[in-house]
Amino acid sequence: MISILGAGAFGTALAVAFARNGTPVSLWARDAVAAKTMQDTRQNTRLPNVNLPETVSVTADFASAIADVVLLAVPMQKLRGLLETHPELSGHTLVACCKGVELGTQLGPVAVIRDVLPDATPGILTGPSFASDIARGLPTALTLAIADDTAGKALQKNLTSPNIRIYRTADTVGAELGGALKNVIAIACGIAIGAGFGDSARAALMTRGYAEMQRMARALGAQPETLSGLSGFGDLTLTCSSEQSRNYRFGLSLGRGEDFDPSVTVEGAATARAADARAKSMDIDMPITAAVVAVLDGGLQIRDAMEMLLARPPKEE
Ligand SMILES: NC(=O)C1=CN([C@@H]2O[C@H](COP(=O)(O)OP(=O)(O)OC[C@H]3O[C@@H](n4cnc5c(N)ncnc54)[C@H](O)[C@@H]3O)[C@@H](O)[C@H]2O)C=CC1
Ligand SMILES: O=C(CO)COP(=O)(O)O
Repeated sequence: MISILGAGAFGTALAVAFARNGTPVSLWARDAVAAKTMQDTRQNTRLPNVNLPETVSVTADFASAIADVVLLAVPMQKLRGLLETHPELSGHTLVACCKGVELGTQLGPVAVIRDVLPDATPGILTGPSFASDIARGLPTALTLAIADDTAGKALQKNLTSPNIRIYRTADTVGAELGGALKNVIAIACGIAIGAGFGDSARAALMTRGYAEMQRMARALGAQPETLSGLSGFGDLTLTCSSEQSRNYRFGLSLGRGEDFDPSVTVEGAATARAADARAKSMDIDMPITAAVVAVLDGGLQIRDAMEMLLARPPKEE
């Protein structure tokens, strides 16, 4: 059995995919009413038009939901709280499925797991994949990053299904950074398109955003090839170019001067602030991330942000 903690769009999509593969899945929702509704209706409003296979059991009873392998599908800023509330997760293989950098500590999900539960075996499942694509059984390739080789190989086999191909790496730092930082660049790209700057501007932001991601990854000891893989370049490409992405759509709304539903999970907003603070403390040049933070905090108009990026001193590429 696989347990998935967090019954949002992504946790539910993964549950559907693994159950289809023949693996029984226990999907834990913190809210008992929501869990019962999902269990009865076999649907989740966060993932419309998808039916839960019978082998997915939805529960709010934490103890009964826990298996040896636990996937953590809660938003990044909620991860520490979840782990601290459940020290019984210590000793398990804990695979983060969230993308982001924690405010305050500036740690990624694997580092947060290590920090709170040092006796767990931590990993991260990341890469280009929209929940609805996974749930519909469309072809997807993901990165599983886990330092423990034996656990990694077993898990890679366990989680692979006919439509989900999983690549493995031991570079957890690179994998968690790629997945986190691409959301910040996706917000920047959404802003650019929403403000009418055009596709060429978006391509420039994606490329120079990727350069920022690589700079931070290098400074934190990640392997460059991880950033050029699915968890970095792959997810950057997807998220910056599809309106299925909530981060990109949030940016679009900002660029158009429209409101955005605050209940929608937009990981890149908090991550931009955390990454910007880390970059400044380590003297890493990340001008697009800094511009996103300045726009989010209202200190910089979008047009001024673009002018500022264009007016930076000339450089070699
Ligand atoms: N939706 C997608 O296409 C993908 C999402 N992800 C990542 O998955 C993570 C979760 O995103 P989604 O499921 O899409 O968001 P969502 O907004 O659909 O669901 C989040 C779920 O987490 C639950 N939750 C919040 N705080 C909690 C807590 N303290 N304890 C237990 N449950 C809690 C909420 O009740 C909600 O069900 C994010 O980090 C996101 O970047 C990754 C790949 C694809
Ligand atoms: O991470 C994702 C795709 O890989 C989902 O992106 P959003 O959180 O922006 O919707």
